Amino acid sequence: MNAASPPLSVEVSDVTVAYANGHIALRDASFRLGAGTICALVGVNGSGKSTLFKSIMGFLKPVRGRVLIDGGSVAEARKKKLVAYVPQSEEVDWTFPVSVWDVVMMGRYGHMNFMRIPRAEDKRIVEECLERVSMTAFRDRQIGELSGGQKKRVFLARALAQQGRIMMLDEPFTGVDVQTESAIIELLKALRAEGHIILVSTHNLGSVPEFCDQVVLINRTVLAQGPTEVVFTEENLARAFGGVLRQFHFEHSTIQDHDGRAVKVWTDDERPLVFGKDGHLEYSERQGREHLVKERAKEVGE
Ligand SMILES: Nc1ncnc2c1ncn2[C@@H]1O[C@H](COP(=O)(O)OP(=O)(O)OP(=O)(O)O)[C@@H](O)[C@H]1O
Repeated sequence: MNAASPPLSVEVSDVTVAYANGHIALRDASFRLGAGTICALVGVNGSGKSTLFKSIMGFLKPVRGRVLIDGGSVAEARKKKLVAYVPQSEEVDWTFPVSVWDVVMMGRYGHMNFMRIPRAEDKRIVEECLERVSMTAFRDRQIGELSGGQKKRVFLARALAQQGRIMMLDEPFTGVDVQTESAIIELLKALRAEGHIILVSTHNLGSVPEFCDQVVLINRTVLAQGPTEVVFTEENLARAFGGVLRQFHFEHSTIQDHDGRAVKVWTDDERPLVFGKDGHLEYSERQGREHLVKERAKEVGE
């Protein structure tokens, strides 16, 4: 942690959030995060992840319970520019005619006076943030003319430019390639080392243990929360996903041969690819798989 910075905390206490149509998206949610943490927010579609983000940002006001940031209110934290938010891509109007540079400069608005004239310091920070997400070469490009992964990087740079020490990222890995995912993960790890608190919602369950030290499992309330190794168990994931996850159990794996453990793969991906021994796709669509299973059953005389 940066020795000059005081410790940070985010405390969500018994938070219940209802939308205008009366739908209760989140009930009695509680957890606490301390400085130097990357916490994964994991749950099925519609489990309340974005709702929780918006409550921590103060965009939605809980009907019960409260969010405390550094022991103070969300409004105070926003005044102090403690919190930065990277929304889901779908929530952004990509037809808005602004350049990559302009988007990242928007992250500096909270630090400027009402005239919003960037100072040399603001320009330096924007340059630095573009560099950190490897998007300097695209600085003059219109945001609508970027690929999905590049858009994610730009919004990450905007959040970095805000210099909030609490960062919330809503599904930063959706639609990005493995290389971009790794680059974002490395960046988040560096921010953790600087003492930031990072809350990241993700469906990439496989990468959670790799970079998240804490997990909050959510399904309209907090089902489990704590260190990744304690929370990320089969039992808890089954509770959170209730049969939605696909599971693969490899009886004869190299690991099993080696030390007696079996390998299980759990995935939240829509359609995992399965390759046969010769390296060709076993099936490319669900009906194909059913056909294959029937053929196999015939072969073994079932
Ligand atoms: N503006 C709204 N008005 C009413 N209900 C809403 C509104 N926004 C979201 N909801 C409902 O609240 C619940 C939680 O939605 P939320 O967007 O927080 O889920 P999520 O976990 O982020 O889902 P996803 O993984 O699909 O992004 C859902 O049932 C959703 O339909």
